[in-house]
Amino acid sequence: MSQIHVAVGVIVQKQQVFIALRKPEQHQGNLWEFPGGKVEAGESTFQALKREIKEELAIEVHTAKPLITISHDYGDRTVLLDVWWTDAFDGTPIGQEGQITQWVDISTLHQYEFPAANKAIVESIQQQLNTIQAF
Ligand SMILES: Nc1nc2c([nH]c(=O)n2[C@H]2C[C@H](O)[C@@H](COP(=O)(O)OP(=O)(O)OP(=O)(O)O)O2)c(=O)[nH]1
Ligand SMILES: [Mg+2]
Repeated sequence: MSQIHVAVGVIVQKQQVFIALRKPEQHQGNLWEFPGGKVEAGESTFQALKREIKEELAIEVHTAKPLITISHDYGDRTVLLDVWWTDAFDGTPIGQEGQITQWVDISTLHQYEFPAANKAIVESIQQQLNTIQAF
C-alpha cells in the first residue's frame, strides 16, 4: 500500500504550540492535530508546509526546521508525517476551515488526544523545548 506524505507544522510561540481539532468526518477525526496536509506532486515538503499552513491558518511561515519524520500504519492507510518546527511566521493563526483551534502550553501537550502517530511528535517537541531552555 502506498504511503500518504504529509507536511506537518509545529507552530511555536513562547512556550506554546498551536493545535487544531480534526473534523469528525476526517481520517482520525475528533482528535487534535498539528496543522498540515498532504504534499502534492511536484512540491517540496517545505512548499507543502507553507501552502497548507497558509490555507488552514492564514499565516505565512518564513523558515522552519525538520523536527521528526514518522511512518505510521493506521490499517486503513499508512502516513509519512514530515514534521517541522517553526517559530518564524507572520500573522496570527486563525482557523480558515471552521476548525476548533487553540494555543496550548507545551508542558500540557500530553493531556490532549492525538492520532497514534503523534506520540513521538509530542515527545520530540518536549525534548526540543528542553534543549532550547538549556541555553
Ligand atoms: N495534519 C496532520 N495530519 C496528521 C497528524 N497526525 C496524523 O496521524 N495525521 C494524519 C491524518 C491524515 O491521515 C493525514 C493528514 O491528512 P489530511 O486529510 O489532514 O490532509 P489535508 O490537510 O491535505 O486534508 P484534505 O484536504 O485531504 O482533507 O495525516 C497531525 O498531527 N497533523
Ligand atoms: Mg490538513
